[in-house]
Amino acid sequence: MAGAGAVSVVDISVLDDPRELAAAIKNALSTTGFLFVKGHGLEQQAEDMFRISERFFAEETEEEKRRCAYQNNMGYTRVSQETLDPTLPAPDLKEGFNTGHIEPGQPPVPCHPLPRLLNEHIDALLAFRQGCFAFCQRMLEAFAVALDLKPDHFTSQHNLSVDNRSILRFLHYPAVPAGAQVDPNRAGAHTDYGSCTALFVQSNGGEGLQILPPSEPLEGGKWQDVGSVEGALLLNIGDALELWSGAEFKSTLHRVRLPSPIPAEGIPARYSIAWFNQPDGDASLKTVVPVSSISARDLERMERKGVTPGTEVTSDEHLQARLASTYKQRAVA
Ligand SMILES: O=C(O)CCC(=O)C(=O)O
Ligand SMILES: [Fe+2]
Repeated sequence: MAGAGAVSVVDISVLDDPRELAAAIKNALSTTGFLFVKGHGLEQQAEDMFRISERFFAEETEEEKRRCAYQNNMGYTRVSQETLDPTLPAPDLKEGFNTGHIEPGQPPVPCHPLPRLLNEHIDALLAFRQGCFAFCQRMLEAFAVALDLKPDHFTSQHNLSVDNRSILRFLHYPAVPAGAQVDPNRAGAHTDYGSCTALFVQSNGGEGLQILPPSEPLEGGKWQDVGSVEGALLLNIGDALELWSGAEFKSTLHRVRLPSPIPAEGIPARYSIAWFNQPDGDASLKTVVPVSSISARDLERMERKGVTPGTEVTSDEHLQARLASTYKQRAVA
């Protein structure tokens, strides 16, 4: 496994055996929780998704965006509508669209039909959702092997049915003109909630994503640039899997920043596409290792997120707890 800055790189096209894959990724999952994955097989589909996303944000009508406005973690969010880190002075400089479940013959979620410029590509969206899900299943199998669990320990609790809350999210961070006086916050510091996230970023305009490795202190710790790796997607562990694995795998804080000051030529728009992989709502996230084996530092990190390892908790309950703890931080801010 080669290294590229703060985040390791693995080529999975040569790792068919889950045991080999597990061995190749284990260290990255338990240190940064982030990993660049090459050879994932979704390259062409991701390119097509970026074309769909760019056209949607450039040309979709206000009426269509309003009809599918954000609700229940799905639909369209306007620029500056979201504040991932409520302690910051400025909201996130981004707009997004989250699609939920898509199935032939069923009304798509969150709105029926999807906004016109997305609905035109509904078959491609469905195929991409299925491709991202299949990719995550392959990784989840390796995660289980890395933890000495039965290979299907995690995969058997992920099903891409109408009740599953996995989200495909298109994001657009608008370009910043030369000389603009803007807050550097494009997306505030947060961890992801689900089991894992597959993030696609374009090589042009892709800079700006940073992580705060768990080894760094929360206050005054050194944020590290993730950078980009041609053709690779970025895989990261979410809170559900951190809890499930007893923090053996880390769900790491990340954010998207603008350089400060803005360079003379300005900053191009950034587009990213995230697949937030969620376990089934009734899946038990009971920690698979003895709680006594979790370090005090990891226990504290998890408690800050409002979760207690070792308890019987379902994926849906965990999601509610995470949303509630975000709400608490917001109320304090
Ligand atoms: O756009 C990015 O690069 C990161 C987005 C992200 O972390 C998120 O939406 O959870
Ligand atoms: Fe994220």
